[in-house]
Amino acid sequence: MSRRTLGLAAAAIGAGGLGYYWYQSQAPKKFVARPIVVCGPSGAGKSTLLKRIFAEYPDKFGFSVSHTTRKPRAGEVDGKDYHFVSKEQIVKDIAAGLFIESAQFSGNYYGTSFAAIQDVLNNNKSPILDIDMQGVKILQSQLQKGEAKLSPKPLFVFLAPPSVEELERRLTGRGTESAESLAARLNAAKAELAWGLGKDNGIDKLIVNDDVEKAYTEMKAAFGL
Ligand SMILES: Nc1ncnc2c1ncn2[C@@H]1O[C@H](COP(=O)(O)OP(=O)(O)OP(=O)(O)O)[C@@H](O)[C@H]1O
Repeated sequence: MSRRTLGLAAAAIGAGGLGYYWYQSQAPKKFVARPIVVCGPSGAGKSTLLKRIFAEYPDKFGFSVSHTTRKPRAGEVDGKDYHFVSKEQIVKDIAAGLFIESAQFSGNYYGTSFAAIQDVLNNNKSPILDIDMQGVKILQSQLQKGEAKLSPKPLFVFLAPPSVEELERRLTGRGTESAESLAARLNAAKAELAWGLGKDNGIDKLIVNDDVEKAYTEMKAAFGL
């Protein structure tokens, strides 16, 4: 091979390498379905951002179907709107550790089972879990002890407002809270924020929602989009 041909070959290999590098950096990241926990104080913007995610990527994300002991309302379908179960059944299943979270409201039980989350994963979608700080702590401790029936391991995202003052402005602006509820939410928010912004809380990604577009872009990147 002449020196000129060698030079051309080296240039071609170099260009090929560059091309490969360009392809790698341009190629979309591979989306892998996994549970995603989104937490953060009330008013941080969880619903706002998650609504956008679901609207833009309906085939990649899903909510799990909750269980309830309340009676179905007209038009509600068992297994679609809720898994309608008896009180005896849910109490037994909660005790057996089959639920990631559960709560009682006005005499009825509500909860999210690990199986319901698995159903979403089986459809190759990432289940998104919007749970509070207490729920996150319980889940993390279950995961550590190997008790949580959740695989792959969830991604934990904490959404923070830029400040408590701004959070108060947004909650007031949302117009959904009474003075009492606002005070309770702000009180809880301060504790949640201290935890979310602190160290060793098991949070994989902290997103500060000062600007919706910026926060949305960061959320998409964290979700592998
Ligand atoms: N970056 C932002 N800048 C200004 N306002 C925002 C921003 N993000 C959200 N908001 C507004 O703040 C209010 C609270 O947001 P949102 O309801 O999404 O919070 P949330 O975290 O889902 O609260 P909750 O846990 O109580 O359901 C809404 O009125 C929303 O429009």
